[in-house]
Amino acid sequence: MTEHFKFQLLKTDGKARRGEISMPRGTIRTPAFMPVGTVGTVKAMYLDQVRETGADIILGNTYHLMLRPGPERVARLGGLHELIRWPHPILTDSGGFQVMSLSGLRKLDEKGVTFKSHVDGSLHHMSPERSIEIQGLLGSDIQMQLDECLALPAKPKEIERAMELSVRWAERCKVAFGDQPGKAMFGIVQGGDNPALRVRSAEALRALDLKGYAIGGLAVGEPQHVMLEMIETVNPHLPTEKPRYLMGVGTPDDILKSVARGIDMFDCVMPTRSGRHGLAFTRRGKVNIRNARHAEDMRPLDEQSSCPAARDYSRAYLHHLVRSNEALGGMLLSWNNLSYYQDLMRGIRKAIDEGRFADFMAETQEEWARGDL
Ligand SMILES: Nc1ccc2nc(N)nc(O)c2c1
Repeated sequence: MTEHFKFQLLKTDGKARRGEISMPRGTIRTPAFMPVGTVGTVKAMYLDQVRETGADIILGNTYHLMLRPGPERVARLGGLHELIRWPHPILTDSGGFQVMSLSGLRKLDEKGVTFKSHVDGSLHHMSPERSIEIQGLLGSDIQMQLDECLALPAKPKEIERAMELSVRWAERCKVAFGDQPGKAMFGIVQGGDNPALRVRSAEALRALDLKGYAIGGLAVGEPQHVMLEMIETVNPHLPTEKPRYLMGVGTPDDILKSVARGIDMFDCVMPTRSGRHGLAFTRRGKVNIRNARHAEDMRPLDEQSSCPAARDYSRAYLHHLVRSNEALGGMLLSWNNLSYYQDLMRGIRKAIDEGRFADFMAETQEEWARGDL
C-alpha cells in the first residue's frame, strides 16, 4: 500500500509502454481502459461487475456531478467512492469538455466558463480553481485541469488562443491543487490538428512538472490518421516517466494504434453507449445484434469468453431483448463490451510484457477482419 502517486514504466516494446500507477486506493495496470461513470454510475452496470471485467479505475464527470447531486452534497455523503461503493481509483474530467459539448455555454473568458445547466437551465460559473475544488470535494484520485477543447476544424488563430488559455489554466489548476501526495492533477495538451501548436502546448505543460499528461482536443470527429499524427507529434515532447492519457478514445482499433504510439490510458463511452444501442464488440469484430440475421442464431457472442453475457446467452435472445427495447438487452451488451475491452487491454499488456506487441496487434486486427463466423 502506498500513500503516494507513483508511475513505474515496467517495459517498452517499440513505442508501446507497459506500466503501473500505484495510488492509495489501488494500482492501475497500464495500458489501461477506464470505463466511463459520468453521473456516478457506469450505465447499466453494477460496479462489482465493472470490477470483475478487470477495470482498475473508472471515470466520473465534474460537469454532471456538480449539477446533480452537487459537490458539497457528495462531500457530506462521504465522497464519491463511498456514495457509489467503488473503493478503487477514480479519475474525474474537469468539466471543460462537457460544458462545451452539453451545456448552453454563455461565456468563456480568462476567469473561466459561464454556462446554463442542460438539466434545469440554471446558470453556473466554473473557474479553474472551482473545477479543482469540486474534484477535491468529490474525492477524486486523478483530477484533470480545466481546459478549452475546440471542435475541429478550427482556424489556427483560434486553436492558438484556446491552447494558450488552457496552459494558463493548467498553471492555475496546479496552484489550486497544491500538494496532495496520494492524488494527482494531470495537464491536458491542446493545439487542435496543428503540430506546431501541439508541441508548444506539450512543452509548456512539461515545464509545469505535472504528475501526468493527457492529450485532449482529439476524438472530436477528426479522421483517425489526424488523431494518430497528433499523438506522434506530442509524445516525444512528454516526459517518458509520466503517464500519458488519450481522452475520449476509442474504438478497439484506435486503442491498438495509440498504444503502438506510446499511450498509457484511455476512456471512452463507446463500449457502454453502443452496447445500449445493440452493438456488441467481440474478438471477431463488431456484431450489430439488431440485425435480423441474429433472430434465430442460438450461438453466444463468444463461447470462449469468461463473461457470462458473452458466453451464456444466445444471439437470438439478445436480438429479441434489443428489438423489444428491454433493459436487459443494454445491460448484457454493456457487460459483454466492457469485458471485451478489458480482455483487449489484458492482451495488450501481456504482449508488451512478452515483447510481441506488433504480432499481437496484427493478429488481433486479422481476427476482427475475418469477421463474425
Ligand atoms: N475527446 C475528449 C474527451 C474528453 C475531454 N476532456 C477534456 N477536459 N478535454 C478534452 O480535450 C477532451 C477531449
